[in-house]
Amino acid sequence: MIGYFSAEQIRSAEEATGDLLERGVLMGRAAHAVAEVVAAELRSRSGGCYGRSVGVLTGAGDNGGDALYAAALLRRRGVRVEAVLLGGDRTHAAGLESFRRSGGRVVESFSAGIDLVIDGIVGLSGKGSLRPAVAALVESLTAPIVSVDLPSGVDADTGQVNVPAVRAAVTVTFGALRIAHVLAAPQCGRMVLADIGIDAHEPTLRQLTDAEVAHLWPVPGPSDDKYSQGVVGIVAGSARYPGAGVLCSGAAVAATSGMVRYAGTAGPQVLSQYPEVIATEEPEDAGKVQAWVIGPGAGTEDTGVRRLRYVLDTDVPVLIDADGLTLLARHRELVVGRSAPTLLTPHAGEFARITGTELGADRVEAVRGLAAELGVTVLLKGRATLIASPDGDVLVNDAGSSWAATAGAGDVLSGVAGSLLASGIPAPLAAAAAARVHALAAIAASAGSVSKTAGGAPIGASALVRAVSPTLRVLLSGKTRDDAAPAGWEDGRR
Ligand SMILES: NC(=O)C1=CN([C@@H]2O[C@H](COP(=O)(O)OP(=O)(O)OC[C@H]3O[C@@H](n4cnc5c(N)ncnc54)[C@H](O)[C@@H]3O)[C@@H](O)[C@H]2O)[C@@H](O)CC1
Ligand SMILES: Nc1ncnc2c1ncn2[C@@H]1O[C@H](COP(=O)(O)OP(=O)(O)O)[C@@H](O)[C@H]1O
Ligand SMILES: [K+]
Repeated sequence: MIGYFSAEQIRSAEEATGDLLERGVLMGRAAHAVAEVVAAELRSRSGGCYGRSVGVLTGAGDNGGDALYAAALLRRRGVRVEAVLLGGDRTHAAGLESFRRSGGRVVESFSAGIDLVIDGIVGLSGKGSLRPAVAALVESLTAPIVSVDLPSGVDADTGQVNVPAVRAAVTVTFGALRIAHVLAAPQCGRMVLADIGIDAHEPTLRQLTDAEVAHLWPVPGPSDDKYSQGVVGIVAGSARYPGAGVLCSGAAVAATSGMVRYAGTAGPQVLSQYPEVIATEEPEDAGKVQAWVIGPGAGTEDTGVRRLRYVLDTDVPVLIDADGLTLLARHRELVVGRSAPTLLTPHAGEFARITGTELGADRVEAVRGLAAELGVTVLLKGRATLIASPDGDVLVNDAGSSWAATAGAGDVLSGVAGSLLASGIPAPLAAAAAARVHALAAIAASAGSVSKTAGGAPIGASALVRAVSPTLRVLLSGKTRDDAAPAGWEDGRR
């Protein structure tokens, strides 16, 4: 698991070191880490440190202190350093003294030809938009930026990116990752986590590693057959939107072995692409399943409500997406009190439809609130997907690219997650593992190869379905018996 912590949790962990915090030892370690990263960036971008010039932006707090001490260390390596003190007289006094003693210059604005900028404007205590004068300066920067702790202008706890905010090439943080590092990952650039000797426990958000996803992904054993691995039923697609049924069923076929049943009016289209699917028109006639997916392109008329009521009356896990969520917004009572797991997979618009209010800046609190209120697992889609359990636990996945922002990609996610639910994986883990594989498949489909991690071209959702199997082949090739299972998963399996 990768953990992400709130500002308060980080501050408590720093305070727990007592003496180290008070004596400035932590700040010294932080500054050292920043200097190392900046030196490495200078070497890789311009071939060395001597004679290169670095500009430092400091605010009124310790974030600026880190930056000034780091600049003093760089000065000793022959780097020319100059600082713009945006915090005025509230600039970190000891950091400034060290900077001046090393030969650093305080300036009104940076000289031309700066090689790199260190952003020490605000860190953990940054609130709201950057002050106008600071904002104008940030907007004018053209050199690559190394942010100290967080890109200034990004909220540590919600990941909200105030405009303008610093867009860092690299962010160096200390001791443990902050929530913003995953929720605003594109703003942070490459992340460096430096050890400064603090310990944070019980993260607010957790992300599964690829090894953990591989470990929990179901693969058939010697005594398995098509039924024993779980059969997923898909209620998706309609005469108007047959494609949603095709994409969702195709993703379910690719994600696990076993069997996929389809119920709806797009049966012929589904079968023409996936003859292994067993199709009927009504879920009542589909036969036994171990989980249902209902909603993608399924329509919002009365038959839809009847079908939703039918699947929610069963005692198997149910994933509700798209049109199913629109219906649920009118009939919230349908999910309350279910004993089997229910997983909702809204995008921001569907989320607002269910809750009756627009999603605000704090997506974590919002998703946690809805999960607790309805007693269900909620997966909120986006570049960073959040998954909240009714007990308040929240998992996250940063997609690592935005290639999945394409029509029909959500239908693919539902199919993958539904097949994992059918195999008996608890809803939060099924959702998180599906989100991870969906994101990796989008990168692979866009790059045209699972072995490439950069570059790429736009994709459609069909390409995403085709990439599921090659992505799993690579992911599962690293699967070993020794991979650590995510906490609670072994016990949670039905
Ligand atoms: N406490 C510790 O032990 C350590 C703290 N460290 C550094 O200390 C930082 C936190 O320092 P502080 O708590 O002093 O706070 P910051 O340096 O994050 O912010 C300081 C001040 O910036 C101003 N500010 C807030 N929002 C602003 C905005 N939108 N525009 C302009 N100015 C704004 C406020 O006056 C605020 O008090 C961390 O991010 C990290 O870089 C590191 O030195 C590691 C050790
Ligand atoms: N900017 C983004 N970056 C990465 N993934 C994204 C982004 N926007 C959306 N996605 C993902 O793409 C999928 C889109 O789903 P959805 O909005 O339901 O689309 P549709 O209804 O067309 O299938 C989700 O899995 C979501 O997490
Ligand atoms: K910063």
